[in-house]
Amino acid sequence: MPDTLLSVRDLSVSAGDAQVVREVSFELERGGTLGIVGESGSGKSLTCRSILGILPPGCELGTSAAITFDGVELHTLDYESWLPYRGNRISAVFQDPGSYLNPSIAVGRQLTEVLRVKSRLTRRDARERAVDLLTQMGLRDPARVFKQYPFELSGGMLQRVLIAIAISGEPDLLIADEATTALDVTVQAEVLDLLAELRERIGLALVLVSHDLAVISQVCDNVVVMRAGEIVERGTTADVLRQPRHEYTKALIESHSRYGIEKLRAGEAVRV
Ligand SMILES: Nc1ncnc2c1ncn2[C@@H]1O[C@H](COP(=O)(O)OP(=O)(O)OP(=O)(O)O)[C@@H](O)[C@H]1O
Repeated sequence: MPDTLLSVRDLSVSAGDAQVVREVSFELERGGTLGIVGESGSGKSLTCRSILGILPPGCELGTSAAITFDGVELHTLDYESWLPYRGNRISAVFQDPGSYLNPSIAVGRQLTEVLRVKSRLTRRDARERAVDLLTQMGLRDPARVFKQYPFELSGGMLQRVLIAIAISGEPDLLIADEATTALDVTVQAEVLDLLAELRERIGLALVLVSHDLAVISQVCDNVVVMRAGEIVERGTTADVLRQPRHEYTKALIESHSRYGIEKLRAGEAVRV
């Protein structure tokens, strides 16, 4: 029997009079990978934000929505009760990593502070663990990166620091929402490799959101395709790529043809 970590049932979100997410349902096994793909405005981010309990003001969860994480019905929790989950057992990284870091504090100190709060480590142990985490993120010269300020790091390095912060509390689930979109293609592929490796090594389950099927195909075993707030297609990534049923999915795949569709179907990184 599959060991379900996350179950999303009948998730709807309204923004004023508009239903912007409609009856979205999916499950994710412990250590599994799910891609959410769809064009801009299709409801991917609001789906993720619902799981994290951080819908923007003006947006509301539908009354029949049920989000269950490791047996706990998150949608029934109040703000305080959600805290042990968000940022701890369920963590997230978004686009534009720079905006999530304090520009005037060295990144190592920011990571150390998170570790002290989340893992209750002493300053010295937190520092050691921070350097260790930066090493695990594949950052060369981690001791130097530790002392650097956000403006001194490239986008790819910043995203690695953000991933280090996101996994510092040893979450079961990491949600990466367009986390590699702003990076150039080579760096994007490296960060995706890092996420895939973390999944293998620490058994992290991943929800990876992208408008780009090539990104999803590099990391995710399963995929849901969203359009205008709804899931229009789902399945294993290999099946959906080989035999898309919905016209929209076909069009998405078609748009990749110029980047080498066979590579995409084989689940290889598309590096152009
Ligand atoms: N705070 C908000 N208030 C009102 N409407 C919103 C709000 N946030 C999102 N929406 C609307 O909800 C719909 C889904 O938005 P969402 O951000 O989930 O899409 P997305 O698929 O993640 O797109 P993108 O890839 O551009 O981030 C869009 O039509 C958007 O305009």
